[in-house]
Amino acid sequence: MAETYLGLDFSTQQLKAVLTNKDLAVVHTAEVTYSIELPEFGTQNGIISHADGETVTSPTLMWVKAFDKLLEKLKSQKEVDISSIKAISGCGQQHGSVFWRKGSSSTLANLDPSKTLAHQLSNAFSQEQSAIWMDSSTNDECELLEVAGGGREHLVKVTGSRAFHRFTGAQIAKVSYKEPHIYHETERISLVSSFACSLLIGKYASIDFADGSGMNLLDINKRDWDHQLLNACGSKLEEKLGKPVPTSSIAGKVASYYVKRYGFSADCDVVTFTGDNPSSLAGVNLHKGDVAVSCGTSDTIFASINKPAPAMEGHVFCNPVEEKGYMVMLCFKNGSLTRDRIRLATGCKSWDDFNVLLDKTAPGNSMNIGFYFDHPEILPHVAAGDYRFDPEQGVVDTFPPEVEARAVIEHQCLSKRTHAEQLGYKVGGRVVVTGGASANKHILQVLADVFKSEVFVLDVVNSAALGGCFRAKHVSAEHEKSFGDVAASGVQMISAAKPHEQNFAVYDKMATHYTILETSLMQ
Ligand SMILES: Nc1ncnc2c1ncn2[C@@H]1O[C@H](COP(=O)(O)OP(=O)(O)O)[C@@H](O)[C@H]1O
Ligand SMILES: O=C(CO)[C@@H](O)[C@H](O)COP(=O)(O)O
Repeated sequence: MAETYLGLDFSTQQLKAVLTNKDLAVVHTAEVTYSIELPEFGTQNGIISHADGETVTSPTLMWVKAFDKLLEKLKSQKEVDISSIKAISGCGQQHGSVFWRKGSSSTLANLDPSKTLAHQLSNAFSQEQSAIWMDSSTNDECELLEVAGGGREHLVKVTGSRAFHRFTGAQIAKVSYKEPHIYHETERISLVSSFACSLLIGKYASIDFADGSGMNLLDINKRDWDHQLLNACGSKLEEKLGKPVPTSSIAGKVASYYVKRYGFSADCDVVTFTGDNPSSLAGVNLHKGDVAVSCGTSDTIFASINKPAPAMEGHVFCNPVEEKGYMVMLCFKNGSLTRDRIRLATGCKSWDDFNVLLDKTAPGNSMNIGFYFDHPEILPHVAAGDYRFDPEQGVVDTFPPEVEARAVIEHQCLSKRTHAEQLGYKVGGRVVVTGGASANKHILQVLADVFKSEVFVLDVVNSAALGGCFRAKHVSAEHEKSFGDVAASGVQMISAAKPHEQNFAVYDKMATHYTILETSLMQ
């Protein structure tokens, strides 16, 4: 009998699914794009940016409705045999929080297969809007966390990160102090990942160590909550969060709702969900020494490490596939949506048009440098806005379209390189690129030249959902093997761009200029 694995990714703009066969080769993909297929929620690209310029949310019920739609799509496909799915795992955008109203555990446990999830869960959330990773409204709460954590440096040592606006501890503290009635009406707080897993098992799923590391609440050395930090964020918070668990654990069997409504096997395992970046690390089967760059709504750069090396700017998370390992990551808020904006602003209807424009200028852009931030940036910590500098480093208001096109791509590549170098990274090793923009060879060539590295991509753009398939198989069927051995059969790495040596000196010089200008912007 056929055996398949399902991976899900509840990301910022879409809910995506990847189905593989037993050898982890992709047999089907599907997605639901929130702003297009669920316009009734009024989001732009899946998010709602509030008038204060800092608060960013997504409607929680939109994710539930997207899941209904995705399951209908899978059921309607002839090549998808839902009963053959042996195990499911997946991930969600990191840091976002879901507040479950008191009594919702019983709604989850008693789902009626004749009705949609959205219909039954319409009243299940004590907050209609989930704060997401793009939010930057928690300055006060970050200060509180750094005090409670014994100072910034100590917080970094314990949780792997200094206090960040988007991290869930600060977001929970904001609700508990500023909207205490909501906090008290809440029986459970999930991350987007554990919320998605809860939908599947019909009960509250635990937060895993890797995604839990993005909360400023987990002691990444002890792999347990830090009680002092929990107490600072809200009363009896541990009761609302539940105990964190290893990422490689089984959360339960799929709930009978899915067996009756969609034909899942009652024996289908659900493996604990994690954050989208940890899941991508699994999906590219990242080897030590390689770095991965994800170009999705956010851009991230991450690598697997053995021991945490605390740093003020980056994040250390528990590794999702190595019990004792860690991963290090940098996150840039203004990724694909900013690239999309500049593409449209330069008059390009498609990415092909944009690439033609990009090719009109030479690497180094004659030392014209731009910085483009639609939202307040995480790294560097700079306010929203576009900032342009001529070769003499004088401020200019505009660039011609062809200079602008290259400037946005070079800005984003230089930012990744210079910030990674500040954490000790040495350019020249293998770079694996994933996410929506990894389909663009012209962008990959700039990255290869800036990083002086050969750039590889997967044959599947959505490595985060694919990581769900790999982890599902590893944990449910082959846990006696190493994760790397199980995942190896599923990863087809393709060389997408080789660095051009003649551009190395140009980008070394540009990196120096870039850092000086960035420092001036931060001041
Ligand atoms: N050929 C391309 N060149 C550059 N960007 C692209 C291309 N194709 C898709 N994208 C970008 O991919 C983004 C979506 O990436 P994705 O990884 O799916 O995001 P997320 O997982 O955060 O929802 C879109 O905003 C779009 O701009
Ligand atoms: O905040 C972070 C990581 O710390 C983001 O990377 C989110 O996890 C969103 O991911 P995408 O939807 O952009 O993939």
